Amino acid sequence: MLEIHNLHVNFGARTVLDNVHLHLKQPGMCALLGPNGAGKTTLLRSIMGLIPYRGVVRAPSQRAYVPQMSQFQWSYPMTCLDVVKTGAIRGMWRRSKAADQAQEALELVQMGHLHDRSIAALSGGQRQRLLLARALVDQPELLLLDEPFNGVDVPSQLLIQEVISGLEDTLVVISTHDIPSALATAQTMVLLNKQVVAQGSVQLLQDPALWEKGFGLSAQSSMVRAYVRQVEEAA
Ligand SMILES: Nc1ncnc2c1ncn2[C@@H]1O[C@H](COP(=O)(O)OP(=O)(O)OP(=O)(O)O)[C@@H](O)[C@H]1O
Repeated sequence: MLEIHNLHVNFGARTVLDNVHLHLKQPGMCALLGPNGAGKTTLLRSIMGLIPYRGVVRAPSQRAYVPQMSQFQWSYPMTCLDVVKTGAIRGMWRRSKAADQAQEALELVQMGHLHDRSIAALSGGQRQRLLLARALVDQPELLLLDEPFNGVDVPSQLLIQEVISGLEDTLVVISTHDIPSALATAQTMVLLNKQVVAQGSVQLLQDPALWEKGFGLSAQSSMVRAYVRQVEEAA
């Protein structure tokens, strides 16, 4: 479903992604983990074709990207329904169809009653759910989420986890620093630090040496021990 070979991204003289290889063959949840500046957002934006890269990216044409909440322009004078309709590319040829699809997507994230609410008036959790609805309106085969749990309260986090876990035919790639949410949603873990440091099941994260390699954290540190304990409890 998603195949990446020899992917390189440079910003000026700086190499941000260096020979990334990744192959995700079937629908399911994949968590993309890595320290600040590891290139997670850059990888997602490369897959969407939003930035220039060298290498090969094979991804379904029906794909959607949810940017970090802070990257969206919340001061636009738009309603929730307007924003979600902008995701209904396939329904654009019939306006009424786009509106119906958008309303359904809003209901999926429990925001159907807020369809005519100005987006400037939404809370953080509602904003993240709105961006998810906009991405889901066209039923993508590949859904890329950039830090969807950031700045979101626990009920909204759980709702987002529930909605994406219900997408049976979709490959969902979630960039996150939120280890408990990653453990709760994803079956596949990818550790990125300019390159794919490791890829595997949740149990992968039980190896303290990987935290050292992937995050630059000492395997002996209390933080790594706490992470490993969380993974063991979830496994
Ligand atoms: N448009 C750009 N121009 C120049 N440098 C950039 C650009 N976008 C990203 N970078 C740099 O590329 C590196 C990787 O950034 P990226 O946002 O992909 O990392 P990340 O893993 O998503 O980080 P975080 O977890 O902090 O969000 C960073 O050092 C960042 O400063």
